[in-house]
Amino acid sequence: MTPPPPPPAEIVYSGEYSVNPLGEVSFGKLCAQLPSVLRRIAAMSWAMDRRAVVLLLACQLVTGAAAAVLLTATAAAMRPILGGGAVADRLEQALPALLVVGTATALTRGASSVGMYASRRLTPRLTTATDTALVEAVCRVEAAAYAVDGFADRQEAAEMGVARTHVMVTDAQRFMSALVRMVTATAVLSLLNVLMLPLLLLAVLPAGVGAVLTARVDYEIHYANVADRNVRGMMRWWSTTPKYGDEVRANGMTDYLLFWYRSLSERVDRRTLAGAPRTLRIALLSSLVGGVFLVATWAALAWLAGTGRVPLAVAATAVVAVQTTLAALSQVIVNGAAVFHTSLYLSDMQAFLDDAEKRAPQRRGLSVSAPVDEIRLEEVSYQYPGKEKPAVEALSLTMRRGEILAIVGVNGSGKSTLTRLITGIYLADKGRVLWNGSDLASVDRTTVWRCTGLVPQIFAQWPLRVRENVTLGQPRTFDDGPVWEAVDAVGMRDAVEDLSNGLDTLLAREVFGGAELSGGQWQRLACSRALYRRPSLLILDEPTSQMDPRGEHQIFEEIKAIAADRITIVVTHRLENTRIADHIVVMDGGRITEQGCYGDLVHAGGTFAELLALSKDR
Ligand SMILES: Nc1ncnc2c1ncn2[C@@H]1O[C@H](COP(=O)(O)OP(=O)(O)OP(=O)(O)O)[C@@H](O)[C@H]1O
Repeated sequence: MTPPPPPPAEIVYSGEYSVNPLGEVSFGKLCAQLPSVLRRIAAMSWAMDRRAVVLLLACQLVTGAAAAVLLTATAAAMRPILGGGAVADRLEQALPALLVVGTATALTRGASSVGMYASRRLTPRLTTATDTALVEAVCRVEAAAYAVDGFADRQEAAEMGVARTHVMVTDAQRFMSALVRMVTATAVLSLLNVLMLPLLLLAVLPAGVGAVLTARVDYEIHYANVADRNVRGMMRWWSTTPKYGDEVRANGMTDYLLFWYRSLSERVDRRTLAGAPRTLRIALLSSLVGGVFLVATWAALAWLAGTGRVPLAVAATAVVAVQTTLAALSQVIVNGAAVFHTSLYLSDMQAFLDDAEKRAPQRRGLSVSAPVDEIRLEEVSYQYPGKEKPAVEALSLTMRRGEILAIVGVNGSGKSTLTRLITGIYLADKGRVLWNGSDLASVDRTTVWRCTGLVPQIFAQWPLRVRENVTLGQPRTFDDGPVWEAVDAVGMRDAVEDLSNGLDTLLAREVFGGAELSGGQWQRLACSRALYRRPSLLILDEPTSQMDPRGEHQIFEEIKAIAADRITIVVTHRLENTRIADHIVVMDGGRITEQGCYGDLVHAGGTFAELLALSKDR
């Protein structure tokens, strides 16, 4: 029997993202945040739909006023009903007050329905706004943030804030309307008898404390599960996407992946279940304490009525007032706890957005524009967060317009990192990258990227139409002429014309009617995307690794043909392809160890010559 596979690794955090906000801030402080959370919800809602907010507020006012009228009218109706005389007379006397009771009830119901409508108008747009803000924040951070441990997990935690936005308005609205009802009911009740109030408060307070404590437990569990949920979500996509279906099936990975997925889910469940006894204890204790005070409240009312301290009619109204206040108080507590609960996730979302804002580019001031005549690197170093050695170290290099530069070197020698530094995707830790003499550290990055075209080693296969797969990033024309030009340049015309809808064919097999390309065809399309941009700096990182010799030949011919107008950089392990380069640099351990033209390096007896010999010795 095969031994069971090892379970997924448990992720233990350390560093700046390892602190649970609940562990850091006191309970009182978090409760004190409630008004600011409500204010934030109100401000977001106001910016979104003023009419809906006004409608919501009007409904709260109507609810409050109706609750006060309801209780006072009930008291007015009780007096004749519980007084002396014939039943018909007593009812007749009570009729006006009863009509008011009916009207107030109808108003309350009406206001609640309209309030619901207003919150339904707000919620979807608020959710979309926060969701979009999150996606935008992630898209806009400096690329280096992705390499920071825990950044993706914080993003996962922030997603929960977006999800909670869905209930945020409803929670806040219910809380506010319960608050209004409670205040009015309390006022009426204290008019009837002051003694009842503290007793009532004591009766519902334990439920409130219980609800908040439960919210804390839920949040703690949620917090502990963030990393596993993040990994599980990732693995879910990797295991089920048809893109990797061949690898998963033919390598017999399915069982292990399912085991893995189940193990992660069980781990999440175990943490959640471990919280259940705690929440049960909280619920039982708060019910017990609350129950004791509730009994005391009713006993006090009975005692007041029994001893004649309050007239029977007033006592009857007090019963209604107590019920109303109790219900409103419970609602305040329950919805207050819900707002508190939501605020924890919203805080995570806000913290992430603030962090992303800090990680957004600070490079402003200068701009660069085509043509780019020279790119110069001066003693440039870059070290990934958490790594012990720099990926690129003290590297100097100059590239001029019209030149083709080839970068070669063993795996992990820093070639891709160097291309990221040249394009300004990463900023150098030390040294300078100068475009036409301007330091990228102070150049608006969008102006840089307007001049670049990059085919990365791992390129995207966009689930878009063929046309967008070529023009994405620079949809500069409605004319298909330049698109076909870029398609022709990579020899894809026949393949595109064979598709059911030509340039309009959707390249996503997962979507109804979508088509799929071969690996090499996808790579040709990625090349055409970069060529379509006609960039001042063209970088191709292993651009032909999946192509047949004809495709590879065509791409390199095209690179040569258009080289005069731009700086071209080719990263490749197929050293024969470096013949087209004017200059070749060989990298090792983040440094340039050899450089020169093809002819020189072949006879230099260094790494280049060794790697070339090895590639021929097969
Ligand atoms: N996003 C990243 N986060 C942390 N370390 C990274 C990251 N990308 C690369 N590295 C590390 O930086 C070093 C250089 O990597 P780089 O991708 O630049 O090498 P390369 O020469 O392009 O390799 P290959 O030939 O395999 O493509 C490696 O040690 C790698 O582990």
